[in-house]
Amino acid sequence: MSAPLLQIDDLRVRIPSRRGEVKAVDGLSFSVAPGEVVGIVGESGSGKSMLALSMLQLIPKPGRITGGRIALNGRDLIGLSEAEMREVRGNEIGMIFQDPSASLNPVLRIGRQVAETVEAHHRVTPAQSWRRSVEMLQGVRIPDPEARARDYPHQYSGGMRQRVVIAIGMANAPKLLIADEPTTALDVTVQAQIMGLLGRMNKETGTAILLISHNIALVSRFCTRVLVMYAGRIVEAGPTAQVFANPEHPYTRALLNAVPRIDRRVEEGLQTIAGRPPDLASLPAGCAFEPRCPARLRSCAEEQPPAFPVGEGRFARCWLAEHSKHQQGNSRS
Ligand SMILES: Nc1ncnc2c1ncn2[C@@H]1O[C@H](COP(=O)(O)OP(=O)(O)OP(=O)(O)O)[C@@H](O)[C@H]1O
Repeated sequence: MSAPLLQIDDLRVRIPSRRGEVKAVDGLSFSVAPGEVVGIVGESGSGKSMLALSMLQLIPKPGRITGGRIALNGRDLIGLSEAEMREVRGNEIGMIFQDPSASLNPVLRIGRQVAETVEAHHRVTPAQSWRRSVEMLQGVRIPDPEARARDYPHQYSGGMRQRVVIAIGMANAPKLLIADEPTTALDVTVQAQIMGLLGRMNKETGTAILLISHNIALVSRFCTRVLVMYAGRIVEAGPTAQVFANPEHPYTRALLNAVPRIDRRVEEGLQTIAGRPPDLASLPAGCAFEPRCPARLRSCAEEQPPAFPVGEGRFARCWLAEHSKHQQGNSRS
């Protein structure tokens, strides 16, 4: 296997609060290979956004990274100066967030906003950056890009604005694109177009994509590998098709059962996972899912489960997985 593009080890993010210190990310490790498309799923509050923001060193104060390593192409981003991080953001790592309107400047022409991203990282003339901008707008399928580059954000639809955000995110051909709920604010048809566009960009440019979403169907269509997050940790990981077809962690199963199904009657409403989400300011000593887990053992409340391998490229942090058939020959890690 090629050297990882992104390697995160034992990352910890803490947010001081009146209730105590919130462990938003709690000893999390994973890697992304060049060109890979990885999904991160989990309920609201599981720490997905804090993880994304920590990679860009944009965690809102008083939150902060208290430990671990975030290596991009072997270089640890933790501890880089703000000037060095500005060079990483938008150049080595592109980003797309949920609300396109919040990412765009309302009083600046669309074309200028794309051009500025190019200018921030390259010595180019205004004519060159404008040309690149029009080229990027064409790439994200903005019709008549030459003319539309002169428009302001309010003259674009929501879907078109998100295409512009993608053009900005991809303008410098980053090696990694972090997309945090990139289609949540859009209607279903536009969602599909945007995901199609991201998929095409991944194939054409080889940019790896980290897609953060609570939308299981989207992740299952788009990502080859999935990381399931609960209480600031990855509780299950592996090839998407296998994890979703045959989940090993009871939380992954609960998450899949909570997916709304077209054939369910509207009155039944959205299924949610029984029990309360964990309080990240006072996590239990054992498995954080234990209080809600339908399959818990007595020991689950006592000790946090390590990551048990449960097949090729898969693991689950669950004591039940300790006895999985894949464990034969493996001792506790
Ligand atoms: N300023 C803050 N003070 C205290 N706790 C916070 C603060 N900001 C976030 N948190 C907590 O940090 C945890 C992680 O939040 P995060 O936004 O990363 O979750 P998420 O999985 O992205 O959720 P969503 O899908 O709703 O965006 C949450 O439990 C949240 O309550």
